[in-house]
Amino acid sequence: MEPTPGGTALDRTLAALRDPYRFIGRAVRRHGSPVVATRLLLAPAVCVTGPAAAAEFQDDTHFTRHRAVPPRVVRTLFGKGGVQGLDGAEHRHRKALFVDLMGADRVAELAALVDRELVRAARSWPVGEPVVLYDAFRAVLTRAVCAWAGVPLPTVDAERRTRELTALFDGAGAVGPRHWRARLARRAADRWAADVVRRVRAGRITPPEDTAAHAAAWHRAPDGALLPPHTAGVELLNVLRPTVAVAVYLAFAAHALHHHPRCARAVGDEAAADGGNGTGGYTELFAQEVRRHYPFFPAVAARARFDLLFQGHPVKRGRRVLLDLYGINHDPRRWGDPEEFRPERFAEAGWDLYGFVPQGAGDPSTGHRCPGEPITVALIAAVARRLVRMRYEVPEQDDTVDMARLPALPRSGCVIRPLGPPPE
Ligand code: HEM
Repeated sequence: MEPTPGGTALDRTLAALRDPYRFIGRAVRRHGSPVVATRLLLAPAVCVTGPAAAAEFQDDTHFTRHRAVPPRVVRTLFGKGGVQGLDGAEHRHRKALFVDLMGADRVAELAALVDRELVRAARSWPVGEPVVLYDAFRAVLTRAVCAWAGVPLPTVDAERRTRELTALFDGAGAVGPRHWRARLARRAADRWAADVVRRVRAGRITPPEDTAAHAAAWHRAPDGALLPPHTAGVELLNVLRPTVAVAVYLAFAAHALHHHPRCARAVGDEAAADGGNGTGGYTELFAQEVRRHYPFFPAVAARARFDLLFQGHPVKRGRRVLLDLYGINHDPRRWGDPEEFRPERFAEAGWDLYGFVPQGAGDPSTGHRCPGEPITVALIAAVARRLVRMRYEVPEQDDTVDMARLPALPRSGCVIRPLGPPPE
């Protein structure tokens, strides 16, 4: 047994807040070990990186998700009682609710809805006036995902719901007013979603069977009982919120198309060849590279169930362990020239469940990996195909990526100036 390198005397929370995406990578390099002890939020923690660590981290006989993330994340991003905090058989049973929503036809329907909403929004943009794409994408995604999920969204409520769903992911990792807005948004969103669940159960709204509103409202726990309305609402929000969060990747996709004209030409050639409606091909490689290259979630957390050895290093019972998602996607041993944006790398090497982890590691149907990857890839690809067919110019702006922000974003939000209406 090797002692775990690192130290637990000094709290490193400020260093982690200053550089949340590279904090673990730095610690690991400093100590020359993929497992490093540290201290965060005044408590000892262990940071781990690499595909082997990702595989070990998924073992739910060794690690629990119960109380794994700080309460401030539960009170904003996750909500109380959701799938993220469950373990074992109970987790797999609840997880099926999400995995069952991701059929290829349904994912394609959502991508088509997003494309339609984007075209509709773009028709209202005055020619020559600046448009912040990140803001436009959030509104488009809110309208599209509510329609897709069977959640009524009266036009008068669209702006408020966009703001609330955004605040849940945008303010979870923030400090100060942005975080407090997220807490208020969680309360409002929980009330809204629980009300949708009650209305579905009372027959006042009748979403089709293959929608998230139907699935959440009628999901039964292993004992056969319906979920309490609040919990079912949290799970409904577990579909709405992260779909709106795809706006972050869409802003990064616009950023990549602007900074890599070669990629924009390849996406454009493919869209011209198939009328913009195809799937797979180069644009999908582009979407995967957006998810690998750009930051979103720095890490995921679990707690050790008992005193154990992790990669040969001792980890105490109850200790919080953080798996370095960003670092694994940028590991030079796995990804040559990791800082280069190069979609072709996915055609050369493919990807695996533990070496490519933008949305968690492992198998999504048995572990905690995100069930929404098919949606995320499809939406990035659909919007990239639409953007390359739109006529706009990109004005002077600071679109450098703010790596101290959670989630990271281009500082300008990606501003364009439309030069004419979008093509059909
Ligand atoms: C912006 C794109 C997205 C990112 C970056 C993202 C990232 C993540 C990450 C890092 C996790 C945690 C994995 C873990 O704990 O090991 C996760 C879990 C989850 N995601 Fe996503 N996600 C995205 C989109 C989506 C979408 C579109 C949906 C659904 C429509 C979704 C639904 C969920 C759910 C329900 C979980 C909890 C899974 C569980 O605990 O078993 N996500 N996501």
